[in-house]
This record gives sequence, structure tokens and C-alpha cells, in this order.
Amino acid sequence: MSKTLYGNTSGLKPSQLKRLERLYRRRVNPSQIISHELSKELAALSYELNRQLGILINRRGEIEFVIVGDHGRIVIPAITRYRESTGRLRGLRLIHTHLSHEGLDQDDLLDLAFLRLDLIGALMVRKDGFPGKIYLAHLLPAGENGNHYGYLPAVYPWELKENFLSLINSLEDELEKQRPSKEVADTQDRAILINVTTGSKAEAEESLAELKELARSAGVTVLDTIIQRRHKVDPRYLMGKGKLSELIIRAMQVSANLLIFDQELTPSQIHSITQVTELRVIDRTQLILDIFAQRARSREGKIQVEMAQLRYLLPRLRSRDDAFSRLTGGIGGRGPGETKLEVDRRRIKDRIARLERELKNISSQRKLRRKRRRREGLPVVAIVGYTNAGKTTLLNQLTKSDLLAEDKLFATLDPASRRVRLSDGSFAIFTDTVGFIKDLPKDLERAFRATLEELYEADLLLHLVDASSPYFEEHIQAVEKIIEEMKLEHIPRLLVFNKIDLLDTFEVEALKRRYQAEAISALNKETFKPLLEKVSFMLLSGKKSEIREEYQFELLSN
Ligand SMILES: Nc1nc2c(ncn2[C@@H]2O[C@H](COP(=O)(O)OP(=O)(O)OP(=O)(O)O)[C@@H](O)[C@H]2O)c(=O)[nH]1
Ligand SMILES: [Mg+2]
Repeated sequence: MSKTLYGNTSGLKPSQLKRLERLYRRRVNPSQIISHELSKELAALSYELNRQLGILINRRGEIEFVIVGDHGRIVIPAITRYRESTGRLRGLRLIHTHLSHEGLDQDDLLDLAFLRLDLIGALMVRKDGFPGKIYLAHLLPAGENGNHYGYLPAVYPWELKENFLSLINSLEDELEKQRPSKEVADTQDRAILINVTTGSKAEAEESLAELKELARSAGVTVLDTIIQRRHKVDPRYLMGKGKLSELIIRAMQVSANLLIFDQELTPSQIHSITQVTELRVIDRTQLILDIFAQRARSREGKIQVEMAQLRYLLPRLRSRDDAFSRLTGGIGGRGPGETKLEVDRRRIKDRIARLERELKNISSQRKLRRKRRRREGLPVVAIVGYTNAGKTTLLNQLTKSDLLAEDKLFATLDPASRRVRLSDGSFAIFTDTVGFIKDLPKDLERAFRATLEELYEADLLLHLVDASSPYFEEHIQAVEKIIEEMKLEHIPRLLVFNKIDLLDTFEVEALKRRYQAEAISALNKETFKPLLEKVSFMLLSGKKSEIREEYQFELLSN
């Protein structure tokens, strides 16, 4: 059986090619790393051709690939699809010759990591064509002091005593032990989060902390987080080769199946990173979309999320490849050909248009409802704020209702409205809204505009802030920015700090003074009194005249 030769075979004589092909017939005793015989043959051939030679040996001792390099280096063909073992290592070891330099070099170690080889070995070829020492390294199951590689002592091939099978078994066992100790359901994603930044470390850490919360809210187990600061973000992989190899080793060590990037990735970045890591790759936008999709309950919410997903998908429908079919998931994602791609694209556009119409319908019903409410003459207080601020909890406490409040980001997708009795005995409608977040994906923002339409009708925006968050100032700014972008600045706003049960009294007093704000604990009704007084005061003083005007306007226009 003759197998293909890989690499730089140009200019070789037929007899030389034959000898190279004959290497495929060799076998190594499975317990041996490499036999003396085989290393002699490799060294001799490599010497004669004056090129590096490499062989990839499987765990049965058979030779799977014979690769010819040039004098200084060797390029391994794409073997990412190859997985013989059930373990986490590839089930292949690479033994290759070095003609000029002693020992393993940086490229060798990168190959070891990128391909998750069982072992990598560099066999020296002496000036007389005989084998010199062999240098061997393997990946370390647990990164001890940031060390990822373990080395065997360099010896001559005939001195190799190491039992290969027991070495590899103990490595795989050790890897198995490194699995997260927490019971993680097999269906649950296990992720490493990555932030590549040109900015400060502190910013990256803060952003990653939020990404972690998002991941947790999506039901993903976070195994590790990685920050890489660079002068320039690499256009292809974002991070450099070295960091990428660390990431691959780390993913193998903790048995991750998902990489979540803290920035938006281009379709081709997703593709290249997926290819080298062989892991699923998503970005922050996709993660938020997933959370929204998990949460959407009402017809309206579902439509909005689907629209956002389709809009996210559309520009990413480019080529037919693996990364792509992963991206498309349920939507006609079975590797469409070019023409099918066009059909899909049109179909998606049609679907978006249909959803848009349906949404408009719902939105006009909503308008009717609002109008009716207007007729009742009740002022509207919209509770806005960063996600997880406690908006739903507050509405629940105010109205003794039982809406879902959770320690998760984006617990609420469907806005709810309830009547609340104010301290002066009058009533107001309080509405709960979707939480805000910094850099909300544009597609989602567009989709949720309709839900947030409620806000335009509000007489007062009650801006709730989780005072216990170390990042509450950034949260306030993010919310203010969105309010501005949505052109809602003209509506009176009341800043309210929540979760003060988690703070010291003097901290609370300082916050109130500094921000001219109210402070409550949404869990404790007794803290509501000043807030409700302030609300009725603001509604009375600010809005009375306006409400009357609008009411008259409505009467006139009907
Ligand atoms: N300690 C404390 N926890 C609170 C308080 N208010 C809310 N929480 C908790 O904060 C978490 C988030 O509350 P939610 O009411 O779901 O927050 P939300 O603003 O509606 O969040 P989204 O709907 O996700 O935007 C829940 O676990 C609440 O129990 C409070 O005053 N003190
Ligand atoms: Mg909520």
C-alpha cells in the first residue's frame, strides 16, 4: 500500500521518492517512541536529501504521514480532522529530523500545541549521516507555573527507555483529572473567555467581568479568562501565535468546548480561529443574542429576537464552510451551495420583512392600549436601568406581583406595566423594561426599539442603579448614553440607588448627596417612602400641564 508523501518533494529522484514511500511500511513497537532502525533510516535519508524529514506515528505504531521539509524547516499538512484516540491528545506523534540546529525550537513547540500532538521529537542528524540525540517534549496536563511543556532527557535513539504507552496513558489520565471539579452537565457549554485589547488592563478586566456574567446568564460554565494586550489587534486571529498556542493548550487542559470573545468578530476571524482551535467560537453579540433567544416569552419578544438574529446572520452568509454552518445553526444551515446561498439570503430578507410587519401590528395594538391608558389620565413612570439593577424586583414589591426577577442578566425581555398607588393617594402606571447594557449590539437595539417605545410615553424615567456593583458609575453612564441616543433626554429623570442593604449607611448618604438621588432596597418596602413621595412630587410639578395639553390634543385630533 503506497501512501502520499507530503511537503516539499520537488526535485527528488524516483529512487528517493520510492525510499520515502517505503517508510509507510515501517512499524514501531507500540510501546516504543521510535525504533533505532527507523531513526537510522530517517537520519540517512534526511542527510542524503539535505532536507528535514518528519513522520507522524499513531498509537498502534503505524506511520500515518511522511513529510518532506527543506533544510531548515518542515510544514505539517492539515491534520486537524485526524483524531484517532478518544483522549484529548491527537493520537499522533511527530518525529522529525534537524540538520543544523540542536534541540527543539519555537516552531516545534507551536506545532506541538496547535496540533495537540502526543509528543514532538527532533532527531539530530550528524555530519556523517548517522542519528545524533533525540529531543522530545509533550504538553503538560496542568500548567505548572505557566509552564506548558514537559521535556524528556535528550538521548541517542538506542538509549530510549521510555515506555511510550504508559507515558501517554499517564498524560491522558492526568488531563482527565484536570476536568473542572464541579459537576458540569455534558450538555452545558464549557467556555474560555478572551479579551484582546489595545487599551488598559483595568478596562479589559471590567469588560470581562461583565462577559462572565453574560456567560453565566446564558448557562455557560466559565473555566478561565484570558486577557491579551497588544499594540495592534491581529487581523486574523486577534492574538499572536504564542498566545494562541497557550489558549489551545489551556482549552485542552480544562476541556473547554467553546471560546467566547469579548469583542465583535468578523466572519473570517470566526472561521480562522475555529479552524486552528477546533473549538466553537462566538463573540459577545452572539452571546447576548443567545440569552435573548433563551428568554423571549411573548410573541413580540420572540419576533424581536429572531429579527436581530437574522440581521446578525445576513452579512455573515458568505461562504460554505464549517464555521459557517455552525453559525447558521437552525436556519437552513446544512452547508448551502452558492446558489442556495442566494436563495437563503432572499428567504431571510423576506422573513425579516414579514416579521417587521407583524411587529408593526403588535406595536399598533400596544399603542391603542397606551392610548386607553392615557384616557384614564394616569401618569406613566418607566423604570429603566442597567441589566440586573433590580427593576423587576422593585415593580414586584410595589405591586405585589410576581414577575420573574433573577440574578441573571436580561431576566426581563417583556415589559410589564402595573398600577401603583402613590403616597398622595393618586395612581401611576409603572412599567418595567428590558435592561440596558453597554455596547448593546446594534441589531438588538433596533429590534427592541419597539419595546422601548413605551419610554417615549413616560412622564418620568426612574433610573435604577445597582449601588453594590463596583462598576455602577460606568453603568450610569451607559444608561445615560442610551437615553440620549434614544432622544429621551427631555423626559424628567430620577436617579435611584438600589440594593442599599448591601452598603454602609454613610456610603448611602454620600451617594445620595453626590448624585442628588434617592436610595432604596427593592427587597424592603419600608425604604420606599421617600422615593414614592419624590415620584408624586415630580409627576405633579412637571407633568400636570403637559398631560392636560396632550389630552386636549388627542380630543381635538379624534
Ligand atoms: N441584596 C439585594 N438584592 C437585590 C435588590 N433588588 C434586587 N436584588 C436582586 O438583584 C437581582 C436582579 O434583580 P432583577 O429585579 O431581576 O433585576 P432587573 O433590573 O429586572 O434585571 P434584568 O431584567 O435582567 O434587566 C435579583 O437576584 C434580585 O433578587 C436589593 O435591594 N438588595
Ligand atoms: Mg427584570
